[in-house]
Amino acid sequence: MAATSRQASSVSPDAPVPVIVAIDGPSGTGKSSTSRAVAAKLGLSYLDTGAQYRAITWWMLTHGIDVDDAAAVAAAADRPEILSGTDPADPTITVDGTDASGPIRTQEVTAAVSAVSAVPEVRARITELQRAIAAGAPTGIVVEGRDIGTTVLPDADLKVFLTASPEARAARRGGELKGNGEQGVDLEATREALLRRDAADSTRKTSPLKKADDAVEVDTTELTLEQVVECVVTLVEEKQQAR
Ligand SMILES: Nc1ncnc2c1ncn2[C@@H]1O[C@H](COP(=O)(O)OP(=O)(O)O)[C@@H](O)[C@H]1O
Ligand SMILES: Nc1ccn([C@H]2C[C@H](O)[C@@H](COP(=O)(O)OP(=O)(O)O)O2)c(=O)n1
Repeated sequence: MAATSRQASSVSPDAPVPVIVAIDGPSGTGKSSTSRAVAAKLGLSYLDTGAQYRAITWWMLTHGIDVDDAAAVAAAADRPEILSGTDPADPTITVDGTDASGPIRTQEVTAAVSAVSAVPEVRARITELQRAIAAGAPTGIVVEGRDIGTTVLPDADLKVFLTASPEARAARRGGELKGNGEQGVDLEATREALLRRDAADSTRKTSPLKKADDAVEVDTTELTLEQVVECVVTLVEEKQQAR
């Protein structure tokens, strides 16, 4: 079965056709919070693809692989078993059976993830997982990341590209780090790290961060999270009504 096929064999003929929503954009634009809330409101599954790239990066780091050695990363890309739970109320991620939700958010992983996710063998492996998860979502799914609308699910029913000013994004990330108990969070350093990662993600050869031509761009700088969620829910409902 094609990975992006809309037909799940166990679905009855009267069941609604699953809806596929792709949400892309740079760091701190609100992809995760928006996608989770939209999925929860509409009864859809939810997939955080950044968590999968973080998970494979964490595995590389804990297995002594030099993340700057693309050949070594490529050779190991098939080894970790990465499982994503897609309930928006409780998204989970395990690596070789171990809960990785905490370790994948460390600064060490954040600093290494762009290098690992630029390796084509890593992207091929993770993209295959993502397509299988999307094809198996019974009512549909909201998938968020960097290349979902362009590469992973080019036939998505709705593509949204979120943006926000670097200042707003740094303030949001800084607030999050403080909320996690980090001491002495420096907003300027947070902003610079975020822009560095955006630049790496946007300029890599394989499947860079990029707005799909048919994506709806939403600038969230001046919007509350609730407003962004409402906007995306309306866009999904419009697509569903038009089918
Ligand atoms: N529109 C918004 N206004 C203010 N804060 C927001 C908004 N959207 C998201 N946030 C907050 O910003 C932080 C980063 O959001 P997140 O969804 O993780 O972004 P991304 O997945 O794009 O990196 C979170 O603390 C979230 O609650
Ligand atoms: N579809 C995706 C999702 C994430 N990535 C890579 C590039 C990103 O810098 C990292 C981490 O993504 P994540 O969404 O967790 O990042 P932030 O929440 O924005 O900090 O993974 C990717 O290459 N492709």
